[in-house]
Amino acid sequence: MSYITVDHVTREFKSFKRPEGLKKALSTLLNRSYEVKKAVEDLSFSIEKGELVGYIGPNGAGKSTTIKMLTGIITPTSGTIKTGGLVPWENRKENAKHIGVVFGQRSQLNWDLPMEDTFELYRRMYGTDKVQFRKNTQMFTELLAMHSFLNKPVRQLSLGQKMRAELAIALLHDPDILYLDEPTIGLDVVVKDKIRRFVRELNREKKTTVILTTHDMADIEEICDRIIMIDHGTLMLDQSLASFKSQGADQYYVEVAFKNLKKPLSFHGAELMKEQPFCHTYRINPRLVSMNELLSSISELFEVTDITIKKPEIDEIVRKIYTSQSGEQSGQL
Ligand SMILES: Nc1ncnc2c1ncn2[C@@H]1O[C@H](COP(=O)(O)OP(=O)(O)OP(=O)(O)O)[C@@H](O)[C@H]1O
Repeated sequence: MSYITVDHVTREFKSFKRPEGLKKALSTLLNRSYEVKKAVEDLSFSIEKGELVGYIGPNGAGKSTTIKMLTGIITPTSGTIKTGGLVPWENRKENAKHIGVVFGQRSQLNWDLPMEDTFELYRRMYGTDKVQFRKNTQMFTELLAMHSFLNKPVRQLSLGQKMRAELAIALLHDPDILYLDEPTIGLDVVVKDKIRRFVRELNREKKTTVILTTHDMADIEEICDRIIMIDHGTLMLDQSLASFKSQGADQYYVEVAFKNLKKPLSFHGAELMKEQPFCHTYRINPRLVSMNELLSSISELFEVTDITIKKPEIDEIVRKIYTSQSGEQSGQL
């Protein structure tokens, strides 16, 4: 049996239907009508202990609703969920001991206390063993480079410092599962990198199962081994990061910087995607154009100063899937 199972889960929200126009709005004060929205619909997946899973989807896809059900904050309308053998909303207290949660946009920190006091507060709240607590605070302080701000009140910390502190707090009691919701939002590249490395190290050291929700595909690329994608509350895709990335293997990009050109490349399998002064980017289909053919055409048509060959980024594969589902045009660089 898998460590986390989501089995045919649907979650509906009932919300007040507000008609347009003042007169109609006033009339509904007496006679309210509601509409039912399925935020998650017949969703099933399972996750093994120690997996690093990216849970992605466009805005409004149902990600937060799923995380809220997994953490026991809300209950499904139908279907079942089990995490580590527990039904999260039935065993909320017991479940809380097994999970750590970090919401990038919400804080668990007390703004007047320094971090070291907040650590102690959480130790007492979870009843964490003192030896384990000391080991964890040392390890997290080291890995997240928190020495310099442990004794400052939280209100004086920068966004990046606060986020590192949030992570440490969520993990002090050694949870089996870590839920991360947009953990790197608004952070600079150095702090993002620290956090991503930390999560991987944590998983390696403690086999923590990680479920990460993010719109930043670099988070996915650097933290996760598997991607689950949902849209309109239903499962769209569930595969390893490696096979997800191989979806882009049927094309690559070549960026040609030049001093002069006779005319742009124009043959089947080479599409001009971006035209800048002295730089063109083409999308190449390797089944239609061989590398030899490509390079000889480029050297014939361009006075080249530089050539760069790029594989599609994971962002681009995701964008392609999102836009093909919403019927919009894709493929812009
Ligand atoms: N409490 C609620 N009441 C009514 N509708 C809700 C409620 N919570 C979520 N929804 C609706 O359910 C759908 C899924 O929302 P959810 O927040 O789970 O999406 P999300 O994938 O997390 O989106 P985002 O990436 O924008 O955070 C949306 O259409 C949202 O408006």
